[in-house]
Parts: sequence; C-alpha cells; structure tokens
Amino acid sequence: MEPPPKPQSALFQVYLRLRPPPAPNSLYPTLTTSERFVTVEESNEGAPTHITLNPPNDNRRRAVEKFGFTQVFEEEASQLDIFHGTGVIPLVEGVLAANGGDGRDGLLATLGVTGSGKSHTILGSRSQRGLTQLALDLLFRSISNNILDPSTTYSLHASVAASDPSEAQVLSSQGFLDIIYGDQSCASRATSRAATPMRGESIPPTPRRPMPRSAPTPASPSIEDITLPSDPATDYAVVISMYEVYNDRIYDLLTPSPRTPSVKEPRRRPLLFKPTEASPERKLVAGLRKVICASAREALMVLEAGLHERRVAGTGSNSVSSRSHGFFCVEVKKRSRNARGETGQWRGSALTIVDLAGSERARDARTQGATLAEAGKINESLMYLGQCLQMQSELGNSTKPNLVPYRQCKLTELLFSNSFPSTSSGSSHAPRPQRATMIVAADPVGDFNATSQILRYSALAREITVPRIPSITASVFGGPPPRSTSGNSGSYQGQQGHDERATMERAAMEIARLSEEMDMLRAEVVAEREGREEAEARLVSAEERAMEIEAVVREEMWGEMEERFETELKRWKARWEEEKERGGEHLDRKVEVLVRGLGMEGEGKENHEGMEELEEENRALRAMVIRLQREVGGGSPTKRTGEPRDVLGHLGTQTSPVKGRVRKLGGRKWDFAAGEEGDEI
Ligand SMILES: Nc1ncnc2c1ncn2[C@@H]1O[C@H](COP(=O)(O)OP(=O)(O)OP(=O)(O)O)[C@@H](O)[C@H]1O
Repeated sequence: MEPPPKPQSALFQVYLRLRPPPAPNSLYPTLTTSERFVTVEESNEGAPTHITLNPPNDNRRRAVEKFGFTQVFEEEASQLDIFHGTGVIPLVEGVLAANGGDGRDGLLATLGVTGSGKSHTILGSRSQRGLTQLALDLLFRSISNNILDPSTTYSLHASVAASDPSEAQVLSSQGFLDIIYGDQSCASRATSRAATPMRGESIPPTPRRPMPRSAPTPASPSIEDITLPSDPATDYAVVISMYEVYNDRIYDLLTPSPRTPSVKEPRRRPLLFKPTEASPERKLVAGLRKVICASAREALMVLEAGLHERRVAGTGSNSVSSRSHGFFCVEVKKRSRNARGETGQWRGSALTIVDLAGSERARDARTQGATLAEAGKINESLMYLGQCLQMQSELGNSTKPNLVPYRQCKLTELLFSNSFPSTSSGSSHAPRPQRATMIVAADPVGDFNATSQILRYSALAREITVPRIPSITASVFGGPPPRSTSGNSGSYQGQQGHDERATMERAAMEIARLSEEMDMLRAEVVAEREGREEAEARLVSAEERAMEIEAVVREEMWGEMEERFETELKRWKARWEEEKERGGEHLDRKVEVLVRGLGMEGEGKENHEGMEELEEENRALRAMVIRLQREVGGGSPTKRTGEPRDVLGHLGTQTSPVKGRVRKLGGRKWDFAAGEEGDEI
C-alpha cells in the first residue's frame, strides 16, 4: 500500500484519533474486542499510520479496507498528545511570524461522525481544554507584551477597520460582548462598563435576549511551559470572526439574526466568498462582523457567542448544528513600530479552526424528513473534500491548484483556496500557502457504515481487499474421498466416480464463476447507486448555484437599472430646468409683446378718440357754417343768391384750410368759443 504523502508535500496533514469507549454503565455495557472494527497496524518506523477496517460479521459480504493517515492516535492519547502530535504549535508559530513578514495562514479542521469526539478534541470538555483553547492560550500569552487592547488604545479600532480588506464590520470586544451577553457580562466582568462604541464604531441594534453564560473554562491541561517567540518591534492585534457553511452558503455567526416572537425563522443573509476591492487576487468572505480581542478570555467568549448562534440558527431551521460546517477564524494582525513611535500598515495572517459536519447527518436527514438538498449538500461537500484530499496524495510534490478540484463547492473553496502559492508573480507581499491539519475522529466501536464513509472521504491512502467466498470446488475436493461400498464394482465404479467428480467440479466451477459475476454485478449496482446519488446531489447544487447566480445577476441588473434611472432622472431634470428657463424667457417675450401691443392699442384708441373729436368738431363747424349762412342770408339780400352755396361748397369741397386747422387742433381739447367763431374762420 502507498504510504501517505510526506509532510512537506501534502496540502493537508490528516490525523486519525480513535476515541476511547465510554465508561461501562447501564447504557453502554462493556464491549468485547470483537465488536471493535478498527485495527491499528503496527509500524516499524515509530507512530502508527495505518488502520484496517474489518466489516462486522453479518450476512453481507463486504470488502476489508485499509486506510493510511499522517499519524494514527489510539484511544489512550490525551489532549496534550494531540496538541503536540498534530502540529498545532507550528500552526500558531506560523501565524505569529516572529522573524518578521506577514506569517503563514494555518488551518485546523476536525471531521467525524456524531459522538466520535470532534468537540472533545477541538473544544474540550468540562475538565479538559480542547485544541482551540490551547491554541488561543499559547497565542495570546506569546504576544502578551505587544498586543494592543481596543479599550485602551483608542485609535486601534479605526486603524484595524481601515486596513481590513474584507468589507467587514469591525467591533471592539467590549462593544460586541456587551450586546451579546447583556447585563450578565457587566455583572461578571470586572472591567465591564456600558457599551461604549469605539470611534467610528456603530453597532446596529439586534433585538435578542442576552445569551446565557456557560461554566468557566477549565485550566487543564496546562501549557504554561510553552511560549512562542513573537516579533519584538511590532504591535499585534487579534481579530476574531466566525461563520458557517450551510447548504453551500456562508452565514455570519457573530451577527445574530434578529429573533422576535413574531419572527420564528428569520431569513439570514448569505455572504459571498469573493475577491474584494482591497484584495483583488485573493478571495475572502466579505461582509463578516469581526471582533478585536485583547485576551484569550475575550476570544473564548466570542467563540461561545458564535457557537450559541450556530445552535440557535440550526434549531430555528429545524436542523441540528452539525449539519453545517463551522469556521472560527483568528486573524493575527501585525504592524511595525519604530523608536519614534511611528507605525506601519496592519498586515498579518490567520488561524482558522473548522468543525466539519458528519456525513451520517445526510442519512438521518432523509429519514427525518429534512430536504434532500440539505442532505445532498453535506454528502456532496464531503465527497468533494475527499476528492481533493485524494488528489493531493496523487499529485505528490506538485502543488498545481488546477489539478485539485477545490472550486466545486464552498467548503473546499474555503479550505483549499489558500493552499497554493499566489499566482501574482513579482508581488513582494504574496502570501505563502497555508499549513493545514485535519483531525479525523472515529469511534472504533460506533456506527460502522458512517465511520467507514468518513474514513473513505478523509484518508490519504486507501486499499481495498475483496474477500473471496470459500471456493465450492475446494470444499468439494476438500471433503473425504468417496468411499467404495464394494470391492467388485472396481473400475466401473471408479470410472463412474471419476465422471461424477468431473461433473461436480464443472458445476462447482460454474457456481464460483456465477458467484463472482454476481459480486461484480452487486458492486456495479452499488457504484451506479452512488453515481446516481452524486448526480442528484450535483443537480441540486447546480440548481442552487443557478438560483444564486440569478440572484446576483438580478442584483447587478437592479443596480445598473437604478444607476441608469438616476442618470436619466438627472438628465431629465436638467432638460426640465432648461425648458423652464426657455419657457420663462418665451413668456417674458410674450408679455413684452403683449405690453407693447397694449401700448399700441392705447395709442390707437387715442387716435380713434381724436378722430371722433375731429368729426364732432367737423359737425359743429358745419352746423356753425349753416347757421352763419342763414344769418348772412337773412342780413344782406345781395349776397343771399350765390354766396351761401359758395360758402357751403367751399366748406364741402375745400375743407383743407379747416381740415388743416382741425388736424392741427386734433390732439387738444376743443374749446372753441362761440364769440370767437367768426374771427377764427
Ligand atoms: N478522546 C476522548 N476521551 C474521553 N472522552 C471522549 C473522547 N472523545 C469523546 N469523548 C466523549 O464522548 C462524548 C461525545 O464526544 P463529542 O461530543 O466530542 O462528539 P462529537 O463528534 O463532537 O459529536 P457531535 O457531532 O454530536 O457534536 C462526549 O461525552 C465526550 O466527552
């Protein structure tokens, strides 16, 4: 069997931890060794690396499988053995980067069936600390002289928030914990004070009840004797975030979904794993809430809040917590500081601790009526994880990312995207590939099928031996030779016996052949069934992805439409203003014309009135002329014949002198006095 890949070349180191049987009690009676289906292979070169999985002795004939890991820890291994043996210390060391530089990302994941000891390994128990507590203890103690506290360094929050490339909402631990733990934290924390947001920190109100506090964490096992070197001329800040992958979607665990009596199952907003403006080449979970912590205690309280949200969210959607893959991320940020107190940019790396869902959930989910999508997603993501892990062992020393199919789902993307050297050549700050460790927890007397499935997904090497059924031929020939009943029957009986034996042999051969054929067909059926299940799961995932893409496209189009609408609105408003101005001018001109028109009308009216006055004057003159003629005719008979006619004719035809006169008087008020009439004429 192929040995597991060498530590230097593997993307993931995969360790197997076997949990001890529970102490015998009425529920769990003492188990006999025959019920143990895992056998640890002895190794001549130190710690064991292989196990054999022996199927139980039931009616189904199953293959014996052998699995290879980086190292196998047997039942008696303690928490401290796991802490030292699985390379947690180098992971923390890489993140601290004592010798300058940005450090190296670390990833620690646990995988296993429910009850196999994942939580015990990663989070510990009431009396024993887990790897998370131990790693946080080591990390915070190692940088205790250089770590900045957001409650005393007021500029810390703003500078960390400004340097964060993941569009995160950064909070101080104090602000976050006061929201989550409410008054209880105030009572229990000596340094607690009212929730005073740091400068630039705005905390949206989240209606929820304060989370109940759990028991204090144990101090055992102690690692006081271990301290790692840190960068001396450096400020450190530790930023915690937590999220889960559920149904191939990412949800923030530090932004609790608002829970009110009216909203039983609030819709959670999925986050994107994408390149951001500040990180164009490296994908990040964008939009998380991140909390700056100054001590391991604060970090553990944040962890507790996230675990609580994971439980609450799981219950709300009628599921259980281990149907999701949980991520706890500890970012260690560093910035250089010179003798004059001038500081550089925040940079750094992260340690991510992952609790993976067990595949048996899928099976249970089906029987419990949960959606096929949910069940399929767990199986699918673990299947892709298995493909990636197996591919890494086939690749050997090659670390070409394209050959590892990690982009097939969110889980493998999140786990593997930092595993490869950066493609941006020439960048002096290109991050180094992460160091990753997977601890597979298994109960050697637990559920055989679920355990074997997990081991198949996670092992670095695998060998299958299909046991052959005991040959019928062998049993036929293995039996005692037929005894002759009579010595006379001699050669005939011998011949007959030989023929029968040959027939029997052929029949046995045929039976064995058919039996093998049946085995092959059975294996084919199993493979076909698995293929169909995978295809179904992929279909569901494709549908989900299509919906997701549709949502993104919709959002983009909506954004574009809004943008266009805004532009059109602005254009329309500008046109409107222009038109309004033009209309105003036009109106002004019209008014002017009207006013001018009215002015002219006034003048015309005046003229008209003048004409009337003239006509009136004319009429008066005529009357006066007639009167004068009469008077002249009455006073001098000589002139009575011809003269008046002349005068009339003169007035009638030659009015020019009068007219001229009249015209000259046109503009004045007529005050022609009767006594002066004769003189005037
Ligand atoms: N190595 C161990 N030593 C002692 N007790 C253990 C060990 N591993 C597991 N146990 C105990 O077994 C029980 C189940 O373990 P644990 O809760 O860690 O399982 P799990 O895989 O996390 O399950 P789940 O997925 O349901 O959370 C616990 O009571 C735990 O204390």
